[in-house]
Amino acid sequence: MKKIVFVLNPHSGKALIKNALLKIIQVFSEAGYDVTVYPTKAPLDGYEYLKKREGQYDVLVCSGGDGTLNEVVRAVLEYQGDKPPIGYIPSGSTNDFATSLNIPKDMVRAAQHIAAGEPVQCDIGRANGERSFNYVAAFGAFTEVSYATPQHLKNLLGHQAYVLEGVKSLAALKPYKVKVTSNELQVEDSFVYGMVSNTESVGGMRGLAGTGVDLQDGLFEVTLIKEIKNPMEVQQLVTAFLSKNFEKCDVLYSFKTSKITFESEEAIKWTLDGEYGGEWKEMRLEVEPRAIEFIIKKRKEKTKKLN
Ligand SMILES: Nc1ncnc2c1ncn2[C@@H]1O[C@H](COP(=O)(O)OP(=O)(O)OP(=O)(O)O)[C@@H](O)[C@H]1O
Repeated sequence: MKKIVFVLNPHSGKALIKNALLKIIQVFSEAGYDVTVYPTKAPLDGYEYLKKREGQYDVLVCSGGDGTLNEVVRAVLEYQGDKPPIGYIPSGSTNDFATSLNIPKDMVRAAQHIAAGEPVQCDIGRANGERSFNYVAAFGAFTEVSYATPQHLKNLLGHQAYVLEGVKSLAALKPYKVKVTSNELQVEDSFVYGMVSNTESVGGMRGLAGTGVDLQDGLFEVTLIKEIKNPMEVQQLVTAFLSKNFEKCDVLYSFKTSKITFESEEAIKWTLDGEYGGEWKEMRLEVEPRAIEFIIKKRKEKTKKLN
C-alpha cells in the first residue's frame, strides 16, 4: 500500500482546514493510500518532521501557506535518496504559488486533484547557496508586507492586507544603491524594489513579473524598479503594470535569468516566499532546474505547457 503523509499548519489562513480535514483524509484513503496526518506545532516543525522521515512516504502532501510549503520543499531538497512528489493544499492568505500551479482554492478539490494527479517537475531557487525558495525572492517596497503583517491581520484582511500595506510603503519608498550582476544585465543604480520570481502571481496580483512565465524553464523572472523621481515616472510604472508591457518603461528592468547577484554597501532585508529572508550586503540567487516534483491535476494543456 502506498504511503501518503499529510502535514498541515492548523493555524494557517483562517484555519479552514478543520472543516475539510476528514474529507481530505477520505479522498486519499479511497485513492488507496495509507494516510498519516501530522499537524505542525511551531515554525520549522514540518521541516524537521519530514527531514527525519526520509524514505518513509511515497507522497508528501502539505496544507498551509507559502511558509509551510517552503518547509516541505526544503526537507525534500535535503533528502539524499529519492525525492518524493509534493502535493499542496493551499490554506494561507494569498497562496501565490498555488495560483501559478492552478491548484483550486477549495481544499477537498485540491486533494482530489492530488489523488488523481501526476507529478510535474518545477524549478526551485537557492539564496546564497543555502535557503531555498519556491517562487519569489525580493527586497524593497512591498516586501516588508508579508512578514510584517501579523497573522490575525492576514486572516482578517486576506489578500487586501498585502495591498494596503503595499500602498502604505509606496509613500515611503527607500532607494537602495545596488550593483546587479547577471549574464543578461550588469548595472549599478538606485532601486526601490527588486524581485526574482517563478510565479504568475505575487502578493495576490497577477502579471507583476511579466508574461511568459514557465515554472520549469530553468529561468526566473527578474523585475527591478529604479528610484522614482517624478510623477511622470509613477505614471509610466502604473501603465507598465496595467498593460503588462515593460519594454517602454525607463524605471523598470524586466528579464529572465538563471543566476543573479545583488551587492550593496548597506545590508538589505530580503523576503523569500513571503517570509523574512535575512539582511544581506550580497545576495546570490540561483535557479536549480526541475529540482522538485509537484503533483497537479492531469490536464492536457497544462501537461503540454509544463513538459
Ligand atoms: N502550529 C504552528 N504554530 C505557529 N507557527 C506555525 C505552526 N505551524 C507552522 N508554523 C509557521 O508559521 C509560518 C506561516 O505559516 P503558513 O505559511 O503556513 O501560513 P500563513 O502565514 O497563513 O500563509 P501565507 O504565508 O500564505 O500568508 C510558517 O513559517 C510556518 O512554519
